[in-house]
Amino acid sequence: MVLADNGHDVRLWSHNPNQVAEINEKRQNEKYLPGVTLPEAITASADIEEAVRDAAAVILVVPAKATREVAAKLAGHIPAEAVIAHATKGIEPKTSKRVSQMIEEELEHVTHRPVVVLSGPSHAEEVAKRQPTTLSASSVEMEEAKKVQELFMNENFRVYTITDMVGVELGGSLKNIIALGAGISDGLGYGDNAKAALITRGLAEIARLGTKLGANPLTFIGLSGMGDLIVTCTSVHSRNWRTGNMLGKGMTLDEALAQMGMAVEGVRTTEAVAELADKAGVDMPITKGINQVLFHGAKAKDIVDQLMTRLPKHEMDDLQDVLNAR
Ligand SMILES: NC(=O)c1ccc[n+]([C@@H]2O[C@H](COP(=O)([O-])OP(=O)(O)OC[C@H]3O[C@@H](n4cnc5c(N)ncnc54)[C@H](O)[C@@H]3O)[C@@H](O)[C@H]2O)c1
Ligand SMILES: O=P(O)(O)OC[C@H](O)CO
Repeated sequence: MVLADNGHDVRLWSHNPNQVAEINEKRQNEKYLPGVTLPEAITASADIEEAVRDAAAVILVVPAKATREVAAKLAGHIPAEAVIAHATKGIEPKTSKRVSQMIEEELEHVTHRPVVVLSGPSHAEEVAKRQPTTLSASSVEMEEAKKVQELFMNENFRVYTITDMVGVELGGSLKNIIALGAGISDGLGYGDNAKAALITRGLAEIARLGTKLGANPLTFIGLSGMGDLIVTCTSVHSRNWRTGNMLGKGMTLDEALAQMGMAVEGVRTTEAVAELADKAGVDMPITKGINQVLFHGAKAKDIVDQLMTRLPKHEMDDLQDVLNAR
């Protein structure tokens, strides 16, 4: 919708022919954006080759677990000059790859163009109402990030550029783990103090892992770090917060995911990051605790008790580690 508002012709590809028909015939996408009328400049197709033919930019926004499959389908059809961007948030379990790395691997025989990530506090429900939203466009090549900035920028949608791709992708992905935790905390009946603690100490562990993996610590106080962490931990739109909330109220993970019926990226990311923290030797007690709740039958209340009764620490120990890692 933002691209259509900016005067671009937008072709959506979907693997679901019913969704394609609904978008083209009714200008609606009822399951995902109920009540929103899509601009005429948006057309949908179930044929990926037709969708990307002669495209100036190709933007992947499928759930992280479908990224490789869809990028592989794109290979061979992407125009050589097309800007390649994504807005997906997740880390691949086992490989610990970021989304841009998965896309680059799947397209390596076709193009070596650097991928751009568009990330930040941006729930689609509010973007569709044209409410003020700010994001970061990041690529290792500033020129590529600027192209995405120029495509998307308008009076409702402000895009900043940044070249710390590692920090932007990790911040956008790891905040979903903490949002699950914020939802669990609210579901257990804990208050704002607990949520503020989760957000702040969650950011400390995101920054600790991120800097170990090469990110700039400052990125984590930017839009794709603190900004997205705030929106996902506090918004009723957040699928991660809502799923955590159902868990805190006693539902099983399978029940909560069935009720959501949409991508809840934090679940798979928690598993991936708990593994990655061990590999990287980084202390991530909140992530590990949420992993125990999601996959190992731990009771959320017991995990909170464990987190609260760890040995006393100096608050700035973590920040010093982050700075030392630079
Ligand atoms: N919804 C938001 O506000 C928002 C904002 C920023 C980033 N994101 C990120 O965008 C990504 C997608 O989220 P979403 O909200 O659109 O999820 P969603 O579950 O609402 O929609 C996902 C879409 O991908 C399609 N899909 C699923 N598996 C597929 C496959 N194997 N092949 C092709 N298509 C497939 C689904 O049919 C659906 O149309 C996630 O990584 C999410 O974190 C979402
Ligand atoms: O609804 P969530 O929890 O998947 O969050 C969506 C976006 O990442 C918010 O920026």
